[in-house]
Amino acid sequence: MRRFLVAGNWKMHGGLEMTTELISGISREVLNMATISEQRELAYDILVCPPAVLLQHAGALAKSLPISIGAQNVSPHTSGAFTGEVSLPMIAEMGCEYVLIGHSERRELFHETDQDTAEKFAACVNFDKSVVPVLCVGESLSERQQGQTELVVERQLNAVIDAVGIQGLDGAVIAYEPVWAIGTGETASPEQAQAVHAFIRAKLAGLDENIGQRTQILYGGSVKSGNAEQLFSQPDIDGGLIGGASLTVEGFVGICRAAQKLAGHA
Ligand SMILES: O=C(CO)COP(=O)(O)O
Repeated sequence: MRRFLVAGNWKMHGGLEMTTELISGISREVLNMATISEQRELAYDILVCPPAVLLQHAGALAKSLPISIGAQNVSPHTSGAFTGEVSLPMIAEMGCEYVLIGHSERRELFHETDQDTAEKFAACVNFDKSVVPVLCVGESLSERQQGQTELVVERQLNAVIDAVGIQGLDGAVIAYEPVWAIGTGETASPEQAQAVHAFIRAKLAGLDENIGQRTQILYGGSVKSGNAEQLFSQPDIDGGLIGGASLTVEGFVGICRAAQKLAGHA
């Protein structure tokens, strides 16, 4: 059975104080709403992805809490003359267990190609410590309007599968984030999201049934406490990658509440 993963992508927001408040506040609230037995181990997973300079602080805070830390981006190189970049060994040392790969803002604003994304993903697969890649895929509004959603998502997946093989996706997380739903307040309907999630799962399962069935596929794009339960109730939606609503304790915990309620039904 797949567990739900509720993941916050803080993007370029926050500072030391906000990091302390969010991580300690989220932990306190989710433990409050868990049953006594779940307080030892929550029935779902929680991840927050702060900006790189806050990872050390976040990693130290979250060490004894039921929250994993992830980076928002990583270099495909281990070390070297790459000014401004941050490597996998560096983020792992800061306590990161996950890293977002190929977020649409990286693709659009920083011109990361499918090939760049595949190289970063491959670096995670080849890294000897465990940092789980969260591969972000999704179509733009015009691509959806032209009926190219599946084509685009499949192209983005294929770039990674070509680089690491289907076995390389074992244990990875996929996040479907339609670009038109990010930060716009416009969410994909549960049915629209489910259709793409089912497509992604079928694509993976066609290459390896077990990997297809166990891969967590998150939905991202204007998820909030008011729509999380409907989205997470869909059979192939295993949680969310949350931007705006992950920046307040109530916003994020409201989404965790949906995972808590539905856990065990994923
Ligand atoms: O890009 C996102 C998460 O990675 C989604 O952002 P919003 O939840 O603000 O739409």
